[in-house]
Amino acid sequence: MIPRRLFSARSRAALEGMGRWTPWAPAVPGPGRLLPLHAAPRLLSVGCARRAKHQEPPGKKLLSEKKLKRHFVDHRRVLVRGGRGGDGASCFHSEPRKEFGGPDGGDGGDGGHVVLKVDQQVKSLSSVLSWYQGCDGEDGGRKNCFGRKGALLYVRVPVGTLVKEGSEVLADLSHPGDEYIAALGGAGGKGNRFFLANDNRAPVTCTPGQPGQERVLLLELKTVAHAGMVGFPNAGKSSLLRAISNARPAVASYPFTTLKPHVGVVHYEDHQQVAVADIPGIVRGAHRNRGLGLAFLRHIERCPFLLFVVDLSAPEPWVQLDDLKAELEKYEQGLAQRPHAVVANKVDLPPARARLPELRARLGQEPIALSAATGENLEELLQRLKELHDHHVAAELECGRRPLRW
Ligand SMILES: Nc1nc2c(ncn2[C@@H]2O[C@H](COP(=O)(O)OP(=O)(O)OP(=O)(O)O)[C@@H](O)[C@H]2O)c(=O)[nH]1
Ligand SMILES: [Mg+2]
Repeated sequence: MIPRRLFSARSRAALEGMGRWTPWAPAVPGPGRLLPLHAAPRLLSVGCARRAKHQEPPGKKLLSEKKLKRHFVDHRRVLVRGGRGGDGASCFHSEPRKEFGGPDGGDGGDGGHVVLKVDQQVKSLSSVLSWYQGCDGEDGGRKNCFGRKGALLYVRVPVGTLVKEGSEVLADLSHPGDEYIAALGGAGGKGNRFFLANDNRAPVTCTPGQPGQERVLLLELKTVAHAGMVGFPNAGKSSLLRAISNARPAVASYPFTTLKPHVGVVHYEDHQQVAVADIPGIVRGAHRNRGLGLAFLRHIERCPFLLFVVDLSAPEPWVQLDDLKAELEKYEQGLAQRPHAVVANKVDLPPARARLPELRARLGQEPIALSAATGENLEELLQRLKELHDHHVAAELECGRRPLRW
């Protein structure tokens, strides 16, 4: 019996009803009776199974691109101040029958440093505050006790953070685990024990702790990936990234859907991983601040190779490519000359395929004609990506540098 006070009348009825529940047993046909095939019990409706297959896994609701942009910060001005050193103590040892035991003031502890540390879980500089104060060291004590040092204060930053002071680049934190001491803690003061000398047996001098270093730093995030995707708005860059990796940038039929860089990782059977960055679209005249300008091109500056994505359903796709290259050159000399592949997207649309021979002739190289929407010919792109990645790794090893690993 269910206690009356705990449940409302309605839920009691439901629970008591549960008491009469009997396990489901399939109807067993009697001897000589066969169940018709179409009457076999169906555990899950086909429609349900089909839907379940295409559903996103349950979890947190994805943020819209606009909201994501709000959380994405790629530069920050930050004031860092190291911890202050503890003061030295001035005191004298004294105990029964040893009245003048000499100076026994200990030194103060050093102030703690402020350290920038790369954390792969951090994706933008939005979590970095505008100022940081390191931990102070403890003052020295009696009986020659030294003060405790201030603890290190770690500031977590994303991979690819550039640390600048004015226009001078101080550090490039491009590998997970990289650290940079942004502000040194001040040295601890000396206690009067330190000043004990043959000609001065009872010094009273002690020094105060030093203030920590203070700096104004500029943090700049340059996304780190192997391949950077560049293309006009609506060329299908985000659709392509969704098709080849598990990144989920927003896709829509209006220009400038993507407002912040997304990085997707392509996994190969031999456990190689190639990171591909999708950035907002570029338009002709972006160097004159048209569209979203060229500022976000900093996110592909670090990419050793590029993917130019053109929309094959547009009237003259080869013009898109020339414009893209011109804009890249205006941003940084030689950027368009990096190893690259040309991807001709939307080959599934009727007029697109007819433009392919002309594009091929004008380019002087074979474009990868594919469709991000239908998945047609994606293997060729994956193959080409792998080739570009292998060349990059070989070149880096030859120069004695560590190739970028994702
Ligand atoms: N038919 C067809 N449509 C495509 C294909 N790839 C992308 N699209 C459509 O093109 C439109 C733009 O796609 P996006 O992936 O958002 O393009 P984008 O280059 O990322 O655009 P921005 O983020 O604005 O720079 C969407 O409506 C897509 O559905 C394709 O291969 N075939
Ligand atoms: Mg996009």
